[in-house]
Amino acid sequence: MANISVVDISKIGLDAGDPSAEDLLSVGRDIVAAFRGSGFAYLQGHGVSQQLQDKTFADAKGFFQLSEQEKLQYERFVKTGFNGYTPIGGENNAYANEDGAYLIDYKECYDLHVKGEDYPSAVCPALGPQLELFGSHCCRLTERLLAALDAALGSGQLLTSCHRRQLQPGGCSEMRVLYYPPVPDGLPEGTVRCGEHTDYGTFTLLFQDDIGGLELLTPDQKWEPAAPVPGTILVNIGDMMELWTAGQLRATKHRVSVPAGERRRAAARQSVVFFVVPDDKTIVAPLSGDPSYQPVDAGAFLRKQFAATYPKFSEMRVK
Ligand SMILES: O=C(O)CCC(=O)C(=O)O
Ligand SMILES: [Fe+2]
Repeated sequence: MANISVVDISKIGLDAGDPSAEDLLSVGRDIVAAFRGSGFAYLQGHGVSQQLQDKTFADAKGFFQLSEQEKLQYERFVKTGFNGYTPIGGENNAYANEDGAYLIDYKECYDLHVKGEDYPSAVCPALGPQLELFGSHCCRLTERLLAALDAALGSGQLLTSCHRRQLQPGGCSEMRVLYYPPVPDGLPEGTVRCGEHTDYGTFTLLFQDDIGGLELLTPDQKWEPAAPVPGTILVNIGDMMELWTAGQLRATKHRVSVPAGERRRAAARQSVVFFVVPDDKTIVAPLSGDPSYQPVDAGAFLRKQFAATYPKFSEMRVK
């Protein structure tokens, strides 16, 4: 089991009133301390209700259990724009096995990036509105987490202000529901559910079911499980936060492997991910002013990563 700290954020969680500056600072310091260890933290006392999570998982499952033909009517970057369905093999974190064979991620997902567009209303009316609702809770929590990080990192309101458009009331940074189908025999050696990668944005909120398989790469290059801890959200640093902190907080590599054992391979896995990404055109550079890092345009970086992992992104027909 990876060494990931549990941080109690109830003083700034959604069940707390408006957090005081003192609470933001103390919780922010705890989160930063946890991030320094592993780049990950389990957040307890977040206030995103279990009922809301369960309904979101159930609605997502309802969508993924539709026929491939129904889901492909909403294929992301092909039939739709930034919102939509990605089938198995549609997004891959480029990696190869020992024979040099290129492997695909054995996963499906549905993304909601732009509110109100291209929802799969004809085949799964519940999904779009439910993701909007879930996203709005994640946005409110994210606002508090950004304020806490601003306080702990001494960055004034810089982080908060770089996410303003993403976090407008009811807005969605990038909600993604993932479905990892049962793993059949006969896939190429080394196939995993989600290949190793870092996340591209500021940080990521991850809700996972109890199947397991998520692993992170430790500083001594070992893969260790980031097992689900009931009642918590797992949060991890993305590439933009690593740059803002000049590498003091690391975007840790992670992947979703196929758990050993027949029963686990036969079980589908679900997760819900909320990628917090800076507003488009944000120029990210170390808060400390460290000149040894090149500033990066966060939106351009995101598109570059999409182009590298999504074969269909570069030929996007729907703009
Ligand atoms: O499904 C998971 O547990 C992790 C997924 C992930 O890392 C991602 O979508 O970036
Ligand atoms: Fe990830």
